[in-house]
Amino acid sequence: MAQIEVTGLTRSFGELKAVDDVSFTVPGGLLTGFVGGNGAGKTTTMRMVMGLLASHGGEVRWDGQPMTTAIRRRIGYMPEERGLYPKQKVLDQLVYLGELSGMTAADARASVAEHLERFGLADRAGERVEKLSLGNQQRVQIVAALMTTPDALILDEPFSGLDPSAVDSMVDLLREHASRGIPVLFSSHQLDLVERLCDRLVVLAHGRVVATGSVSELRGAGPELYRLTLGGDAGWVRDADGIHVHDVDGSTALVEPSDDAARQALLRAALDRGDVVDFARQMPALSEIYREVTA
Ligand SMILES: Nc1ncnc2c1ncn2[C@@H]1O[C@H](COP(=O)(O)OP(=O)(O)OP(=O)(O)O)[C@@H](O)[C@H]1O
Repeated sequence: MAQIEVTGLTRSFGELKAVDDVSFTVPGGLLTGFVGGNGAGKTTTMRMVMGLLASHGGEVRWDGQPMTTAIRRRIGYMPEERGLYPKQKVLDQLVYLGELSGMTAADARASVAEHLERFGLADRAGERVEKLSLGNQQRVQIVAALMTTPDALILDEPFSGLDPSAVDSMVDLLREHASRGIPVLFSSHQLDLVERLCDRLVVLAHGRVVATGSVSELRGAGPELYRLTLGGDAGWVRDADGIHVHDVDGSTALVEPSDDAARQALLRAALDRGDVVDFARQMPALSEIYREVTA
């Protein structure tokens, strides 16, 4: 399966290093989420991957070979600045964009019709783009990126401005494309969506990659925390051997055992004392990890 490899990509604007030695891979067949706060460098990185902005260092490779214009033409790209012609009709515009990407008019029409249907826009095909709501214009832009059955997808904030049902259609579409084996990279601020949707994450902060991995890898990378809930007061756990206590609140304690033996001993001690309501591994939410790595 083809993949996109970004190695040491760097770009400055004056004194500002907007993208600083950024390396990551977008493997085929998986959805890779590109996450980071405002100004982290996501758009700048995506623009360099697409060859729309010159880099000041590093390289972009496709399947081990330097990325070429011909390959880039086969990538479905959705820019942050939405580039539709407001006066043109939705169908005409999409067919035109499809033809620009090398589709025949007939293929473009068929693909556009199918995609508009899926986004619930079939009845708007004859309207001028400017007459559509911003969310619907966004959907049209997404169709433009997807309609050519691209070899890869690079989407800058594809979910922004979409209502929940459009988000679901979009998620299904992205999954379908990834299951064809193509690399899919999308940026998003919406961590709940990213957590639900992506197979892999690349987290950017201040122009640098601060974390990469699957959601479960990232969630499991921190200390092993357990939540112990008892029938009575949990204050005694503070004196347990090999247990670092993060928090005690009435009958509940959040603890970090030093090893398996300490964890087992804690549970035995709790059972000896009486009622154990619950004892379970506590995984941090993606939002907590995100706050930590981007702080
Ligand atoms: N053409 C430019 N000229 C000067 N500075 C720029 C330019 N493009 C981006 N920057 C700066 O580079 C930094 C990274 O911007 P970029 O748009 O890549 O971030 P982002 O992660 O996409 O942010 P957002 O989520 O807000 O879109 C920001 O500080 C931005 O102001």
